[in-house]
Amino acid sequence: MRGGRHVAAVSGASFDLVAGECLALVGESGCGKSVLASALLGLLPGNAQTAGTATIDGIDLLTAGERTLARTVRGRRVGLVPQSPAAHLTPVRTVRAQLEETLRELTTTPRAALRAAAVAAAERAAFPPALLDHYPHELSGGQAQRAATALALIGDAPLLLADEPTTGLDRDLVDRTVDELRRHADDGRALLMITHDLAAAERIADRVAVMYAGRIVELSRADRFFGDPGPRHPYARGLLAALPERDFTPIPGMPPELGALPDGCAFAARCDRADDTCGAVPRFEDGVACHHSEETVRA
Ligand SMILES: Nc1ncnc2c1ncn2[C@@H]1O[C@H](COP(=O)(O)OP(=O)(O)OP(=O)(O)O)[C@@H](O)[C@H]1O
Ligand code: NI
Repeated sequence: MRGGRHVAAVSGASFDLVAGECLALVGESGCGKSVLASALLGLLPGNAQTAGTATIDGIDLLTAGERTLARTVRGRRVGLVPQSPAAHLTPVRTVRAQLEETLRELTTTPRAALRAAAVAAAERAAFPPALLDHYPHELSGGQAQRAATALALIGDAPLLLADEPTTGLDRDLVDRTVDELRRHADDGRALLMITHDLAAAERIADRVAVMYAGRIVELSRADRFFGDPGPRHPYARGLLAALPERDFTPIPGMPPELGALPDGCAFAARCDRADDTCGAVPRFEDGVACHHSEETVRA
């Protein structure tokens, strides 16, 4: 940033994803979810610095050159449902033109079959066929979202990053979209789904990663996270307790500025379990980064 300032947008994220699996990445606005997704696609701003590794098919996504990323990664190995479809769709071309172009680039669909394939691709994401000849600015937010999802599904990439793919959709459309994304995983591909919608996460995910202030602080099996014994990190417990259908009790306070993270545990200031030990950053161990996490239930 200007003045030599740094923002630690993502400072600790370690996870794997296997074919056929869906990992839901959740956490408060601004915690670093989209930056993580952008890093995996080589789409960070030019002044961003990365460290570590992120491997798919032997390619390190964090160090791969632009040519490799453009020719073999984006759309082909790693698909993206962008968080802001309005900013990603080409404004001067209709949805149909963009679907057909993507089909031409990423599939072997014969020319004569492109039109029908574009309609089928739209239907897969519940995009209304009647709107295919609309330009992006002629779509509602939820319609643009579905157009972006349709485009992202075309390449059948082994890893799909879906960044808030259900924003602006009504519940039945949320469920349809989530089920379509789940099918993508069930076909033997991996899905990283970023979402604020914990109900959608519960519906789709095999595992849940919880991010707070740029770090993954918990990584759990979804059935244990949403069911018994529940989350283990106090922040994750707070996220669930905030749901209207649970306690409807928000977590007090606000997340810290990522440009000025406190020493020690970033959640301590909001945590009712915090004590002196929280002055040291908790290591991520056994699926959780907390000095006072809930015990794992032993078999
Ligand atoms: N280009 C940028 N320059 C500087 N800081 C940035 C930039 N992009 C993102 N950030 C900062 O990085 C942090 C993480 O942003 P990110 O978009 O990943 O959040 P998010 O978890 O996806 O939030 P949301 O749920 O609102 O989409 C934010 O604090 C943001 O201010
Ligand atoms: Ni985001």
